Amino acid sequence: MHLLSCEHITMQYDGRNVVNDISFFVDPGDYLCIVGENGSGKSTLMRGLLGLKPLAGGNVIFGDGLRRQEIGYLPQQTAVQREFPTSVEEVVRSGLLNRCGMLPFYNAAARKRADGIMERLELTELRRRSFRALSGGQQQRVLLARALCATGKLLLLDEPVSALDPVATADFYALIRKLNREDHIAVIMISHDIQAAVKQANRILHLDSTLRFFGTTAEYLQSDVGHAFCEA
Ligand SMILES: Nc1ncnc2c1ncn2[C@@H]1O[C@H](COP(=O)(O)OP(=O)(O)OP(=O)(O)O)[C@@H](O)[C@H]1O
Repeated sequence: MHLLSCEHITMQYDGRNVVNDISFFVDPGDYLCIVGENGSGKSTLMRGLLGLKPLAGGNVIFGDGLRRQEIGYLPQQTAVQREFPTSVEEVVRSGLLNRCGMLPFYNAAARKRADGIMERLELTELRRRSFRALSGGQQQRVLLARALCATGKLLLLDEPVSALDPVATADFYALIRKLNREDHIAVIMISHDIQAAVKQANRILHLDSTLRFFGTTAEYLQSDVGHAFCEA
């Protein structure tokens, strides 16, 4: 069974279809990049998968024991988020909230989980530092740790490297690949960097409000749409 299947998803703003009849799936261990021009519906589709925006049609089906609240999500960063006046540790632990329900504190097991994730992402030494004093690359690593608190199965990343310099970008991609290959966490990443997408991902979804392509990266590189987009 697929980890996630989307069947004929349609989504609208003001009665206008901005995501139109999209079907695809993600298997355990997959690394799927969603590509397409500006305004092609990538972020809207991701919000639909997360249940943050209702679907106008179609279904999202979870398999392999995955529940929607166990998806780790790293949204596009905003200037306001970069100014969080709190410690690294608190930002990471805030990712535990879905697991702890409405409890106003984190239990010992949850705190241990967050500590393990900070260690894995080499954030332990930074844990008492102020989030807003970190570099852009460090901040993204903290927000990734926060997203990982929710999941051991599926990460959704919306343009995670858009504000990073080339070195921080390469480090971030290496970290995602490690989590995907070593920890077997499936990844869905929206990317504007098509060259990186075809290097990192094993599947590609190309949107233009409708589905232009869904398949393996090798098939995409052989396809007309893949050829045209990679050479543009
Ligand atoms: N809150 C909103 N209200 C109305 N229209 C919206 C809203 N958000 C997005 N749209 C429209 O929906 C369409 C898809 O937008 P979306 O942000 O999903 O595209 P995208 O592929 O993620 O774009 P980008 O690559 O620029 O981030 C666009 O035409 C956009 O203008």
